[in-house]
Amino acid sequence: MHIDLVTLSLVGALQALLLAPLLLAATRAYTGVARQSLRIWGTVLVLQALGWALMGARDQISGWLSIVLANGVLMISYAETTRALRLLLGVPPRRGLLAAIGISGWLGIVWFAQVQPDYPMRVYIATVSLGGFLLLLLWPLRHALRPGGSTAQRVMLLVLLGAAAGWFFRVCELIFGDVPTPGLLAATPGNIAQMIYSAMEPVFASVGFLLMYNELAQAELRRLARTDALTGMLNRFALDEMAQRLFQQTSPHSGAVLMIDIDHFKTINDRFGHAGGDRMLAALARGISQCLRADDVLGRVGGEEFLVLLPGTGIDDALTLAERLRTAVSGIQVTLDGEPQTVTISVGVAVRQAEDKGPGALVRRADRALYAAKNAGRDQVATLDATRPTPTRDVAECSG
Ligand SMILES: Nc1nc2c(ncn2[C@@H]2O[C@H](COP(=O)(O)OP(=O)(O)OP(=O)(O)O)[C@@H](O)[C@H]2O)c(=O)[nH]1
Repeated sequence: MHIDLVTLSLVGALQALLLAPLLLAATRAYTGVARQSLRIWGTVLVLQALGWALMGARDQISGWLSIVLANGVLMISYAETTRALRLLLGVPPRRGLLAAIGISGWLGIVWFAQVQPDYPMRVYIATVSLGGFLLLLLWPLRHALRPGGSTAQRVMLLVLLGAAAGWFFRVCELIFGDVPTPGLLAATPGNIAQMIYSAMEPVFASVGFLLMYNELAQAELRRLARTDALTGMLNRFALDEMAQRLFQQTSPHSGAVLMIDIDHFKTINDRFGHAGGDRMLAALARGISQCLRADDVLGRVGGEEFLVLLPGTGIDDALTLAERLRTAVSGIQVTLDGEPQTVTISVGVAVRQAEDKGPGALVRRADRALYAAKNAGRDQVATLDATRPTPTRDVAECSG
């Protein structure tokens, strides 16, 4: 079978050239880092098209164009691919290091093209530079190999390892092959394998990019679906999920919930408008969270009501924490229309009982206790559960 490497390189170049505008148009609506990263990738495709077209025309054009310019363009494209992927992975792009690898590799290639012509040396130098870029990608991508790691990142890892294998094969051929210096366009197995892979790589890598973007977008959507937009805390949906999980995972003999409601919040809204009320709500959420341990869970169940899940906590410690929250909240001042304002809260406390079938029973008792606190005059803590000595948890001090 005769494989024409010039045609192969031109097909690869054409493919990359056509893919670039399609990809950029299809991802126009993307935002943030994903947009920046895909824009760089679009440019990379154009650079690769140019680089491979110049390489493919080696027998028709001067060495300056087909070696010096082509390798310069390809080095920029490899450095930019690394930058785009590192951006998408959320790690620092290391532009200085990328530039150092690219420029030193290119200067080496120019030296062994123009000053002391040596084709194998050029391949070795290009391989070392690519190895540098590859390490900067493989290191952050190593997390994908863990159980449950990102599928999109694994796809990208395969694409990169495929490129590395192509270069490795070519270097081995140069070192151990029969033909002393086969040249770029000689149809040797190493050259053919690498050229076929290079022609297909724009498509594989673009799919990898889009899959990675898709995973990021889905994670962001999941986060938004679980977050209360005003306070940044968990919303009701996420709280229900967490309560269910904690109920199943923790001991049936400990665990408490606090239902917190701001007293007379309507008066804040009436005096300062909804925007003023919103600022107060956000400040209180921050204040409450500063009194909690890392494994306590705070969320807004709606309106001016918050729920706190306290794993591994008994009734006495839950009451102590509730009291601490009540005192902390009454000390939070929010300036509305130039006047410092404070509010108070009522807190209903419930602790897990052996007969509770699910977290709902616990939350309903906390809710009833909250109404008891409201009926008893507000600005207080109440519980319907019998207090009993429990192992003392380390109730966090408020840090704000
Ligand atoms: N600013 C703001 N206000 C909200 C939000 N959700 C609910 N509210 C307001 O919270 C107030 C709740 O009023 P009520 O249920 O009468 O309770 P309250 O005035 O706090 O009185 P008590 O709970 O009985 O002490 C209403 O004015 C709602 O409009 C919100 O997201 N932002």
